[in-house]
Amino acid sequence: MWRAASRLGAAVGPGRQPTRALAMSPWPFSATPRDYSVPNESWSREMRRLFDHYSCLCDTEEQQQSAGWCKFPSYNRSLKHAAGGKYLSKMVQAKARLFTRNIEEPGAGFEYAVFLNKQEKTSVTIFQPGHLLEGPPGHLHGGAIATIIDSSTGTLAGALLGPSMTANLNINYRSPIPLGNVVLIHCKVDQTEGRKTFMSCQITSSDGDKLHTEATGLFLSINLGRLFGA
Ligand SMILES: CCCCCCCCCC(=O)SCCNC(=O)CCNC(=O)[C@H](O)C(C)(C)COP(=O)(O)OP(=O)(O)OC[C@H]1O[C@@H](n2cnc3c(N)ncnc32)[C@H](O)[C@@H]1OP(=O)(O)O
Repeated sequence: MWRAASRLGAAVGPGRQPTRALAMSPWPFSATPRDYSVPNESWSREMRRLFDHYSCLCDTEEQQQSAGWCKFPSYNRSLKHAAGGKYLSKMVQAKARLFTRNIEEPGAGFEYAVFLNKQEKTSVTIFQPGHLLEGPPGHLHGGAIATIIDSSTGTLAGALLGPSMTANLNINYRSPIPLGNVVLIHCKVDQTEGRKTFMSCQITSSDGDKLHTEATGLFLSINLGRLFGA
């Protein structure tokens, strides 16, 4: 027992408190929400390759400073991005879930991760659409495409502007997206005028050769109080 504790690096022995062991034991309740945008068993090799590729761009402090990329975590409620959000989310509509994160089965719904480049005001979402998102046989539903576009542009807008809402979204569906195929969603800020931010977005195949969808959107920064009736 004593030896086992020693191996763990604990300062224990007769008359001594296992201080290191106590310091190491994790508090059972974490204030950090679960990040859903990390690899799971449903991710294809291509999805993992792209995740590794973009993660490498934001791996180190130096690279972040030079390249400006970072992975934006994805929780199951947007509220959890606020300070103390994990606790707030138990008080405000406790059963509510982010639309893109409400399918529990890995790989069945929206599998995605968003990488942001705040300096360049751009983002890339890597997205693997699951079988519960079907529209035309074997292909992604247009509403699901709108959803992932809204979430991707909305994440970039939120990261740059703070609280904001989609005022307008225009989508041109150019070619269908097969379920399970990994696609890239490139978003950028075109223009900012006061509270208005105009964005554009393209969905392509993961090798960039095929254009699936093009979209533009308008986001307006808002006072969060308005959402809560202030
Ligand atoms: C971090 C977690 C990641 C999660 C990402 C998820 C992102 C999801 C984002 C969403 O889906 S948000 C939900 C869908 N959006 C809504 O439900 C928004 C509903 N609409 C509103 O609440 C209000 O209309 C809105 C906040 C968008 C604007 O109301 P305001 O009272 O703040 O603005 P106002 O109507 O005074 O307009 C301000 C300016 O914007 C212009 N504008 C407003 N709506 C517009 C519109 N639809 N098209 C073009 N311009 C528009 C308006 O003309 C005006 O221009 P000017 O200043 O030049 O006069």
